[in-house]
Amino acid sequence: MKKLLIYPAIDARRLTRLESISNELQVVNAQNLDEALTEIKDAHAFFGKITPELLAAAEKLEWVQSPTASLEHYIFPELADHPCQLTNMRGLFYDVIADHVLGFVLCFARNLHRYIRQQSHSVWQPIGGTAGKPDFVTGPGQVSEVDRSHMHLSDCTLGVVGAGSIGSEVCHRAAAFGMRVCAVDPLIREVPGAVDEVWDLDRLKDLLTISDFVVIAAPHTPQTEKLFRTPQFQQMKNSGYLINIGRGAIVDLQDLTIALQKGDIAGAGLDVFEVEPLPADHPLWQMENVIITPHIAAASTHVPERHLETLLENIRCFINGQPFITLANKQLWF
Ligand SMILES: NC(=O)C1=CN([C@@H]2O[C@H](COP(=O)(O)OP(=O)(O)OC[C@H]3O[C@@H](n4cnc5c(N)ncnc54)[C@H](O)[C@@H]3O)[C@@H](O)[C@H]2O)C=CC1
Ligand SMILES: O=C(O)C(=O)CO
Repeated sequence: MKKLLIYPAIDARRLTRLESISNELQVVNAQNLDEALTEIKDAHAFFGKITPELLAAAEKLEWVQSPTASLEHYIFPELADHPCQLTNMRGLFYDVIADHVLGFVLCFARNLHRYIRQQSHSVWQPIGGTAGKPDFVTGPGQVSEVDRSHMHLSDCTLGVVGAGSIGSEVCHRAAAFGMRVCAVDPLIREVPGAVDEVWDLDRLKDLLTISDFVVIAAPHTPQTEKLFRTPQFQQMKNSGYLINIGRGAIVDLQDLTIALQKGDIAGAGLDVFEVEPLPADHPLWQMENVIITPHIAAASTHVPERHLETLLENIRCFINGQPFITLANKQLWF
């Protein structure tokens, strides 16, 4: 018999699903910290928010399940050093966040974000053209400034930093739009059907140099913290766009702001920020070439059920002595 402690407590519907997995599992849904501190003593597994205090009281702990995909706010030195296994909630958001990324890409390519701003003031003005004039009609064989101001996706390259579950789905969607796709990742070597050869991290500069859209889909780890600073923006095309749906800490917010002000890059689509919420007086809010969403790229009616399924599947693996489906590396934080 294995004992799973849950803290903070979950609702009755989810608890029933957990309890029905196996009669080899005793589930304790702790209602308060005192109860959790008592119950963790002989618990074999833990789901929820573990703390140094709870971990110190545990005598039999073999497995901890984090309720989030990212571990930067979850991991602490005693947990990293503890012999228990750690699993996270990665892999639940692949399609919805990839859709969000392609939403940014389409806006930038077709200037939709600018037209939405114009629409709110009833302004008819082709981007690159003159107010009120349909001056993109320049005759056969002639390319106008309006034509040049709207990107043709099949001419573009999209580069993904972190080709995991979200990143690889972004690669597939970009390829389906006819884009050339490249990616860097420390572990993944290919995205079948989209990227034949995923590069190692030492080729980040190559990716930045050739990409029209650079998409960050990596976790916040000691290695990725402030990975994007002024030199990286300067390596990007002046016409290139940065899209960050990974973690805010990967991009130095001040350097990004300066890069946008100086025109080192053309724009940014951002769901995550070094400081959240982004302060109301931050210059990014006023920039026409920046699209801001408030850390909602994962919002979806499907994600809560996938959360529960991942937890249930990892519990089954634990009881049956099989490898977890979302085992994390406690030193690398992902
Ligand atoms: N915007 C949002 O609401 C959400 C953001 N996220 C973020 O997205 C991240 C990725 O999520 P998943 O794709 O599900 O995880 P995943 O674990 O499937 O993929 C992450 C990938 O990043 C790679 N990676 C690790 N270090 C790297 C580095 N230094 N440079 C480049 N790549 C590196 C890993 O090898 C892995 O392939 C999460 O860690 C989380 O921080 C996750 C969910 C929601
Ligand atoms: O699980 C995570 O890391 C998230 O960002 C959820 O939005």
